[in-house]
Amino acid sequence: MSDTAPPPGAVVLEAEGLTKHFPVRARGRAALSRTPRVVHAVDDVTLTLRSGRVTALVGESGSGKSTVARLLAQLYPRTGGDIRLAGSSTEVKGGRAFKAYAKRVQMIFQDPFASLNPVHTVRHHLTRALRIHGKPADQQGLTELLGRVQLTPAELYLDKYPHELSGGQRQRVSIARALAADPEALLADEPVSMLDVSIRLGVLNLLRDLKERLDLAILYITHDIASARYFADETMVMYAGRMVEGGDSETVTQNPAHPYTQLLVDSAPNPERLGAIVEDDDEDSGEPPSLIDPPSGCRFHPRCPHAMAICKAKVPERIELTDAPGHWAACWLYADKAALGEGAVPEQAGAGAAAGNVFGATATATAGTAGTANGTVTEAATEENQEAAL
Ligand SMILES: Nc1ncnc2c1ncn2[C@@H]1O[C@H](COP(=O)(O)OP(=O)(O)OP(=O)(O)O)[C@@H](O)[C@H]1O
Repeated sequence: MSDTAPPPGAVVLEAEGLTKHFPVRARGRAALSRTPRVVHAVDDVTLTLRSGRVTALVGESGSGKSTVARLLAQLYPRTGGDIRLAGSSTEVKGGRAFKAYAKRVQMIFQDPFASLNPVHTVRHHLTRALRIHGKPADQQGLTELLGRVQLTPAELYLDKYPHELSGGQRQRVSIARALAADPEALLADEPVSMLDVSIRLGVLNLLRDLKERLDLAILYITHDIASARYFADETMVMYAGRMVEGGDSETVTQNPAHPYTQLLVDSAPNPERLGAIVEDDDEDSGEPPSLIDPPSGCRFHPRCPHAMAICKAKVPERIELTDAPGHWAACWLYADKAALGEGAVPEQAGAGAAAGNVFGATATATAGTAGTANGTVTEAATEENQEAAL
């Protein structure tokens, strides 16, 4: 742990109102339109990463999870909102400022094979990372780094090339390289989804151990809500670029409030089968919406069995639920029904209409794979930017 590491539970990294719209280069008829089209990849996302805690960001493919991680890593410029590192607003665009930021906020990618250079040994990768971050890159430093990710004895691994390692060992080397910076936050974008089912648990356990020993703040991005229950202290759920629910992992996974979270939980594997991560939740018939022209109001309303008139008309605010401290849902079902008036009329049969709010739950209002049809993405993914700082 670095000398300046924040105490356990301290806020390390915060996003407020984080928004990212990717421009779309129009083709055909769409090119004649004067209104520039954008992919609404992330809209009004607020989240907090704390020292010594894992926060899971869960959602199906295309919901914006990776974009959130890349924004937090400052690999993309943001369209709006704020990112605060230890309380200070930060916006870095490369160079020294990016290096200084990357030292404190490191990212681990899904595919360890792609993120390690095949022509270099483990020794080369780790030596370079230690040097960049001003650490002694001697045998002791290398041995200690590999020890942190349980690759021992170090001599067995140091002179190996990535292709000579198993997927799990490669991901451990990527984690070791990230740790060379002594970061305060680790952004792990689906760190186990490309690994063999049998070794996923080992890598998650390693990350949990690191969180505890090094007081790291970890963002854990996953499709698999069952693994979030097992591994994360807090779970946030994203749908079509917006956060829809958050709270402690046990509550969100065992007592999901938002109809989308309920759908995810219903289609998740049995926790006993942890590791068999759901790559696709295609059991429900609905499709995620286009993020070029997302649905009005609540983006989930076209798939929601409880949709009411207001759901189409107005973006739901975060509503604090009283079943557990910190549990909230952005869903009109939990708003005070009297305040909603006509808007609280269910659009489809099956919506509960209990007194109080539609679910009859006690809540207090407080206080936000896209189609790229007709368009081409114009902003390239920049894993290499982070690589450059390693
Ligand atoms: N560089 C880019 N340019 C344009 N659109 C992009 C870009 N990167 C992502 N998108 C779009 O933004 C939306 C969110 O993508 P993102 O990769 O963040 O989702 P995700 O939840 O991480 O999905 P997955 O789990 O498949 O990685 C998608 O519609 C995607 O097509």
